[in-house]
Amino acid sequence: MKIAVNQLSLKYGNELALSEVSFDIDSPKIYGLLGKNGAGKTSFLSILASYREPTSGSVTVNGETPFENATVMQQVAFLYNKDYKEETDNVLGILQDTERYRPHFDREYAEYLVNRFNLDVKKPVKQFSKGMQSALNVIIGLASRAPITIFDEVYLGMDVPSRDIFYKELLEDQEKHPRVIILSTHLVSEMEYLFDEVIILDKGKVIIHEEFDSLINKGVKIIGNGEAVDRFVQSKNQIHVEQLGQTKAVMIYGELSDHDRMVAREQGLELEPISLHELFLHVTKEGA
Ligand SMILES: Nc1ncnc2c1ncn2[C@@H]1O[C@H](COP(=O)(O)OP(=O)(O)OP(=O)(O)O)[C@@H](O)[C@H]1O
Repeated sequence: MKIAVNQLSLKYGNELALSEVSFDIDSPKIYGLLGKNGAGKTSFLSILASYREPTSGSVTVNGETPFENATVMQQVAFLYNKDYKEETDNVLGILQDTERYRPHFDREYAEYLVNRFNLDVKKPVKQFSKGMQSALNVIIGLASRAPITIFDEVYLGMDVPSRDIFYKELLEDQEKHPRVIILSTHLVSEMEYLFDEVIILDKGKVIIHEEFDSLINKGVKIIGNGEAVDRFVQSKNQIHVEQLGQTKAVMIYGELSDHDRMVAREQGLELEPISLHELFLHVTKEGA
């Protein structure tokens, strides 16, 4: 399954939501798609899921353009914070409908998940709470086993135990049936352990696309005497500075060589890892 994004732009009227975005996704992994409100995440995902056409540039799935393309639509499951307030059907009816257009749908697994989330199978879905409706979206997404599965802030309203079930089931099922899973989320700290790769969108552009492990290794906090810290970071990509009296802490983003690490030790500087949450916060802040 190969998703190729090439110089993709999307405008709503005069507003540029995506600006010449290019990247590839070509492995069955879990991708964390991060970005502040309005960064362009849903805009991108709706093009990938055949809902919208780009203004310029392209997205292709195995070489095919998604828009109004039945082959691609069958391969891409897009789960979002759907409103079921008009839905008179119950869970069983909805799962039966889903089974009709999802060739890899696993009925038994869906029923297992319905039990896991403790959903009432007879109640009309419009009477479900927000969190229960979100659990239903999770069930549809996981049990469809689509080669490309997108969860766009699908956890809304789900309580902590339900979100925990979602994450555990996602990891277990991905292990058995690897596919491309894209998780668009604001719960960076809570969900980071799920990500194999991270894509950060900011103001319609991809500012980071890296494997989770290498991304985390690139973010480092340098702490120590102000002057020594300044000397050490002067040629580095600084993303945040904190001054506490004589002590300074500077977050940098970029590879540190063994030589850099040796110099830091000699200067009495402390090197601390930074979390994805911190990294995300500082690379996307205004003026970064
Ligand atoms: N239907 C629309 N009509 C006009 N502008 C839109 C529309 N949908 C999105 N936009 C604009 O496009 C930009 C990107 O929005 P998008 O929904 O893709 O961001 P997002 O990263 O998914 O945000 P959030 O995290 O808040 O869901 C925003 O400036 C938004 O106001």
